[in-house]
Amino acid sequence: MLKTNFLDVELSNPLMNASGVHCMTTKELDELATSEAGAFVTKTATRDYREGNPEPRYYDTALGSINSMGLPNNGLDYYLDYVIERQRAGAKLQFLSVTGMSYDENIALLKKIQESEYEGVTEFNLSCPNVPGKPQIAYDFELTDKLLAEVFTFFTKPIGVKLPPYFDIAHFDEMAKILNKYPLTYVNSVNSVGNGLYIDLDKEQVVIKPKGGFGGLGGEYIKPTALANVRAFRERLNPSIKIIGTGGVINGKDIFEHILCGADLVQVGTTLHKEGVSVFARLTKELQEVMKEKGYSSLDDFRGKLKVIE
Ligand SMILES: O=C1NC(=O)NC(C(=O)O)N1
Repeated sequence: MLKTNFLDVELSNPLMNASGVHCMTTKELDELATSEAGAFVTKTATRDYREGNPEPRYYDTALGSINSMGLPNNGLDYYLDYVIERQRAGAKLQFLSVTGMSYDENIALLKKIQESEYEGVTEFNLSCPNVPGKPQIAYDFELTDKLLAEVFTFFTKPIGVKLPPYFDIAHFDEMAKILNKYPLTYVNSVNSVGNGLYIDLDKEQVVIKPKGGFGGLGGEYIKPTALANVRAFRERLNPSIKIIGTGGVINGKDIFEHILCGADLVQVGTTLHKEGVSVFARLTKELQEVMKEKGYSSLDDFRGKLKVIE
């Protein structure tokens, strides 16, 4: 009922974690790999190990979460070794998330992956909002175009881009025009809604330490933005470019809505952080219930079929 085909690999369902949540260590990744999730993605890896921002840097709220992690990770080799080892053991579809701290590091990381025996998918994170002094790459259209042009002079393996949310139709148009030039496997919309501010009223204080309390928002706050980005890119991108929908998934209905907007896979971040990997069993059950109520027997029956008011 929830079977999904991605890069000719059949997944039991369209769900996976959002990069950054429950995917920092091999222990967490093993828990994802043995959970109900259809697939998993690693924490965004940079070339070298990163401590990340000072704590507290993550905070769950009633309606979602705010984070300014600052790309803490164990370095590319740690995650590359993990996915290659699982690939040798027969793993079919894996997602490795990467980003560089500079233009040259981005190129060097992807060259290393290209030259490695890893055959899985690379998620190129162009949207971390939390490294002080580092703007989100995908808000710079010219830089994104230049970077992708160079990447595709040597990168031939499956690759997708993780995008920040856009809020202007002209930006959807401009970004889609750039993305359609490249043989991307997919676009993942959205990363956290950058630089929000959450206040502890009793203490009259912010709740995370980095950047004076500014951090990326996840959870219920961002579902309408996430759905709009999934829909906008589905309407504009070549059908050959798949869409992964991320943002605001609390229950099965939210997943249904992401797929109705055109998502091929759906990632869960904040709710996974709050609930643990058992969330995938709950969400798959709830999605099946929604589909049954509406008389659908497969995801293809309704994917991308959001109606407008004529
Ligand atoms: O791309 C990212 N998005 C986030 O919301 N947080 C992390 C981070 O800060 O590492 N990275």
